[in-house]
Amino acid sequence: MAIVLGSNQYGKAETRLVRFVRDSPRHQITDLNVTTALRGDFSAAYLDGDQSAVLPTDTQKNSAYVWAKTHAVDPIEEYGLSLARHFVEDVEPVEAARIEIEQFGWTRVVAQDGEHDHTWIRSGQEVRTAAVTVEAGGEHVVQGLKDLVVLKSTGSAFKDFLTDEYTTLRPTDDRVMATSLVARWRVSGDRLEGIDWNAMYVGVRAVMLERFANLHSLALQQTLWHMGRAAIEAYPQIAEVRLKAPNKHHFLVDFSAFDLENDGEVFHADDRPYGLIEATVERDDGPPSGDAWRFSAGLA
Ligand SMILES: O=c1[nH]c(=O)c2[nH]c(=O)[nH]c2[nH]1
Repeated sequence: MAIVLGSNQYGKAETRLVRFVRDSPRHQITDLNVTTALRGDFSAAYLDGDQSAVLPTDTQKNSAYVWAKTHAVDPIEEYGLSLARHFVEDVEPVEAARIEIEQFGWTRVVAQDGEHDHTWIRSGQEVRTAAVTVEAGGEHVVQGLKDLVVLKSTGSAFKDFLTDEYTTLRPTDDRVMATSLVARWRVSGDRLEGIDWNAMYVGVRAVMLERFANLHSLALQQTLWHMGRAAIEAYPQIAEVRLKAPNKHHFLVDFSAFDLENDGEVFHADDRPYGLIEATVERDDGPPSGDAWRFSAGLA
């Protein structure tokens, strides 16, 4: 029996980086949480404590800051690709690099004379995400969002399900459906260039929300399938979509003790336990995923 070092990577997790563009009185803000991870043969550091191939995580953090000064940070996918290519192309022992980014939204304060030039309000809780992998086999961008809380007050049923002696759930033709969506979609290629990432983000988000709203849902499972499908139909560059949807249950309050009807008007919003519905929707002719889904600390 031998004990061997298995898969490993190392980097700087969650560098909080806020970039302003101040070349006119109307400033721009990009608010990011950036995680870097380097992959390659770093076994000497683990096995012998030999740091000669180890570019410090502190240097990785500095590189993230310098790239934010010298390169555009918007769109985040281009920033991530550029930083990842730098690590792979310029730092000898690095065979692959992973950059994970969360982007927090800000909207301008509106005063009497319109949108303010340099004051914003944090917008919602939805977070845009990107996970960039540059490796020998090619490049991958997993674009996505998380914490997108959506709810519909009708247009959702759950009935005709399998039952056994432990089933107490009552079938329903009309229920509240709500979730806090995590959606990630993968684009892969030899070198990812010429893609309008901001347009893709806005477009995928829009088609998914349209499906959530307008599909008469027989289950959250069915809704996820249609959301994933719609994204790939709209953007053929997308090889696969991974969706994760906690079912944020809304239970109808029982008013029978008070001789009152409850026609889908008053609910108890429960936070746990919750059903967790997950799905991957993919093209059957898409490029392979390589290490696109090998997460680091930032987005796990
Ligand atoms: O959309 C749903 N899918 C399920 O699998 C499920 N199970 C459950 O109890 N409620 C629901 N709702």
